[in-house]
Amino acid sequence: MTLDYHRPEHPETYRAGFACIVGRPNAGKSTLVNALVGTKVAITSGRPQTTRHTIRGIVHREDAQLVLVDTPGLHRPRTLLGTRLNDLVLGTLAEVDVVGFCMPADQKVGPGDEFIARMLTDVRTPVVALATKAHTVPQPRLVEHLIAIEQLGESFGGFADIVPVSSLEDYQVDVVADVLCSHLPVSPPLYPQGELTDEPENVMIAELVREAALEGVRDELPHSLAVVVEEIETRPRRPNARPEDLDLLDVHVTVFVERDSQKAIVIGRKGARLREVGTRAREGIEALLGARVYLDLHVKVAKDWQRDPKQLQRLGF
Ligand SMILES: Nc1nc2c(ncn2[C@@H]2O[C@H](COP(=O)(O)OP(=O)(O)OP(=O)(O)O)[C@@H](O)[C@H]2O)c(=O)[nH]1
Repeated sequence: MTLDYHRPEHPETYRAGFACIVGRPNAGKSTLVNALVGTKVAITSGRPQTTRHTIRGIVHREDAQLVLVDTPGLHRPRTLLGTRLNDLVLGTLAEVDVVGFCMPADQKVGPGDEFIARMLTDVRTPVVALATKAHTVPQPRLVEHLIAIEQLGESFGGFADIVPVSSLEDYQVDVVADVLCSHLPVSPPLYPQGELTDEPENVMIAELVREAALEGVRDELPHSLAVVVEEIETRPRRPNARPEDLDLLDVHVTVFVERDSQKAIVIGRKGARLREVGTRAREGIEALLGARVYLDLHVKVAKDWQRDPKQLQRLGF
């Protein structure tokens, strides 16, 4: 982290700090982070709990720098993995300057939201309620939703603000940024300009592979998949390579599943599915690294990894 106290171009009122975006699974958190940052840093999907890692995106403005921490879907702990995720989330919530709490307009405010609201009262960070996916419902339903959010806030000490937003339809994303920034402390920028994420490349690569591997089979393996990037090697350049030729990288990745049956699903008939997964993930990885990539994918069974602390540690949780 760069602390830069001496740059005169930042006004004295410049604010900088951290915001955490929370909400139950599928609430639109990753999509909002992407819209705020303006580039694809977090991985989105139509299915719950694909964001396992805390991913930061940084919003650079004339008057403020907002460092966004995207959290995994908050949920009641069911497995050891769930417990760890919630610990991670609570620790993060206590450290940030403001929390954005997403409640999607296409779903009723319910027990899942109450659970999160209760957790938030423990950490004393200002909470901005965000009525996400606002443009996916008719106006009367949105109004009903905003009232339900207000009532939820009243029973848990009140929200600092309530903002309707539609990330994909680009409605009020800038207002969300304004409101979140208004809760940041006066501070010089925390990161150099232009930096979008400090997520290590291998975590982003793992997420790209995970997203590709889950494509179309999320019902069969929603939580049973973990991805580890084992090694990234640069192949020596050929002597006759032109300067504009891209480097070629060997990226070795292991996909862990819990059972043999799941391994068969990921690999597919005669390896056909795994080849598709590889092709899809490789395109994203090449775009991310700006190099040509040879992706070496392996699938291994790590039995009951969600419940085994040693396996969890090995898989980076
Ligand atoms: N039309 C519309 N769809 C949205 C909007 N925001 C999110 N979605 C969709 O809702 C689904 C879930 O969005 P995500 O951003 O992945 O949700 P999340 O809260 O990060 O989900 P988890 O990673 O499971 O916690 C995706 O299919 C998004 O495309 C929005 O503003 N408008």
